[in-house]
Amino acid sequence: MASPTETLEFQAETRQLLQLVIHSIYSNKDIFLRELISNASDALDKLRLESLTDSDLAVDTSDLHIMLEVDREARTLTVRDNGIGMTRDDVVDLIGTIAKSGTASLLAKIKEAKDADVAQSLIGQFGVGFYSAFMVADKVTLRTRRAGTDQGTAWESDGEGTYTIAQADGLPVGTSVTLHLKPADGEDGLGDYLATWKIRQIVKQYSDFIRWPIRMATEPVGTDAGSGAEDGAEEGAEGAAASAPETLNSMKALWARPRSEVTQAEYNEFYQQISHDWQEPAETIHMRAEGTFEYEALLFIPAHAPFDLFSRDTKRGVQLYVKRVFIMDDCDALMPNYLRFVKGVVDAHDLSLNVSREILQHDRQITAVRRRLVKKVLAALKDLRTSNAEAYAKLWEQFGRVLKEGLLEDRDNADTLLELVSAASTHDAQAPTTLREYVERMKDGQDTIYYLTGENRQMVENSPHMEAFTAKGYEVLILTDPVDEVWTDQIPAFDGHRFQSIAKGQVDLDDHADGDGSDEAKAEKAQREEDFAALLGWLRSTLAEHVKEVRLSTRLTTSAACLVGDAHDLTPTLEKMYRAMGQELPPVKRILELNPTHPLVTALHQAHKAGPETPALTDIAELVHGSALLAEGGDLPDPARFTRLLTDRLTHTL
Ligand SMILES: Nc1ncnc2c1ncn2[C@@H]1O[C@H](COP(=O)(O)OP(=O)(O)OP(=O)(O)O)[C@@H](O)[C@H]1O
Repeated sequence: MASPTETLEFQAETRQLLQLVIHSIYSNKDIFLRELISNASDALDKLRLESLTDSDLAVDTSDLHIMLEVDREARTLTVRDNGIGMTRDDVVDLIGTIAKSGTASLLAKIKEAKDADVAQSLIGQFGVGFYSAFMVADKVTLRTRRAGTDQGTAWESDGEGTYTIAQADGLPVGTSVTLHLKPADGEDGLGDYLATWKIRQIVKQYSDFIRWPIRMATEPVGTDAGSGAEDGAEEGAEGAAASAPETLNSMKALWARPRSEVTQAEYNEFYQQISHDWQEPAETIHMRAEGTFEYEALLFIPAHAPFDLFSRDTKRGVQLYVKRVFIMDDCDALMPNYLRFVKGVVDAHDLSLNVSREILQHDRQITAVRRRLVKKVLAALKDLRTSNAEAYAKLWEQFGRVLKEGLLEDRDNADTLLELVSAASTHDAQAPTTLREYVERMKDGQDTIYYLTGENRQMVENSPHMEAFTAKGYEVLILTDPVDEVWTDQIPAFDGHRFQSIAKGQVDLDDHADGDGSDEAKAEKAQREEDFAALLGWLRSTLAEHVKEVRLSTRLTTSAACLVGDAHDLTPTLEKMYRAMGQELPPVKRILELNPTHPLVTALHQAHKAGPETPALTDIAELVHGSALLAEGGDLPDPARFTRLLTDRLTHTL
């Protein structure tokens, strides 16, 4: 005989939580279905486990599944599972109370939080689970029977202060949760949860990888007019004959399967589904971590960069799941910005379903996961470089620029990233080099890695700074990505070898063992300095507006002059970049270096000796400076003036 219906009060904290839920902490109400499906999935897991461990439990586990049922007339949506179920006491304990410690103080904090985002992230710390049903329903009925018992229980509440509980006969093992839906209200984020397309969409988005089938009796093909449509046109004709239930989720939690059981074709298909890429990934990384914080990760390195890789709001490609339940896209806590092109899934086992981005950012375990994932991705890239140089070169072409951002962002992995760097070099016009290869080719006595930055290869190769290096056979890296300007400025060395821009500081190739570093050469040099002292002094004052120093050069063989910076000066490109970003900078003056053996310089030297006051000399000084600027691809401060001076000079020579 059925016992009478009892009306019980919710525990005080539960009541408060329900109020918060009903008065909407979540702007996204769709997640209620995710929560209920997740509970159902847990219940199926539990039943299967129990049937395996308890041979006395007489239940049929041959068709464990979740069923979604819609009754349009009654405006109800039911989530039914044939899982473990609950006893009456379970229902009172689990549904009527919140057993989690610290609930009261957390609730107080949530109420104090003025900001909805803060409230949402706080509540994410324990999750609303079942109660989220009250976001979309004004009444919820739960019917359940625990496996191994005969007695069913019916529970019902409108989410206010009380609930009713009664014995219910004839229930199957498992649980059904029936939501008496509030009217759809787009403004309040309430979707039409009676519409097949809407349910299908939510399941696809949040629960596709639940490993139990999620079924729904959908209309026969052709009558589901609203299928997939955002505007949610109502489904087919009233009373259309229901077809066999359709399984809405793909159930392919590939990441949860052992690597040995998954084919590359399956990985590729999965990659394409999550990335919307039509090509195959370049690399697949599948890992599982056991121990205190368990998770599975399935990551992919795409073969091609997305078009928006450098746009300001490119999203990161890693999704977070908690026990097969989709939690969020673009999980920035799991992947650093410079690996934003990596796609995939991380399924963590011990997180709340309502974990927020904020919480993830500060979670020590998540930080540890991220560190490990980064190491895995970098290791995969390194392996590829050793195993397939050609494929690696292609990948570097796509993602090299972004990976180099890592040199600035992720100092912990700077050494590994430097190992990955691939750069054009004067050694081979066709093939890029690694830093390791560069170092192996260094001349005896050379301890620095020479490089030159610039806008493009041709400009860098033809720059006057290259002359002595080319003449003396020193290899120079040709760095033409904007980010190169920055990282070379901040990363001091690779494997103990300093990076040295050949456009900066004093370059004294003669000091190297194979150079001409004899005493004789030194004496000759000192003599030359003395000879030119007067000219250099005069040029310093004449060009004071443009340069901070004028000196003799050891880097030039064919050009008359070039401009260089001090070791810590900004390069002209970097200066331009900072200005473009709106930064105010004092003008960066550079150093003019003259080639003492060039006929123009020797002639100027003679002319200055003969008549230091000759007015034409000033024009020539300006032209020498302007030509040096042009030769490195720089911008003349006053092109019209330069052209006029040049035209005058040319006229005089004819
Ligand atoms: N469909 C169900 N079948 C069996 N037990 C259920 C079902 N739904 C809920 N329960 C029980 O009720 C408990 C409370 O559910 P609720 O969704 O509020 O929180 P949770 O699932 O434990 O936590 P969270 O949702 O944050 O992961 C569950 O732990 C489970 O024991």
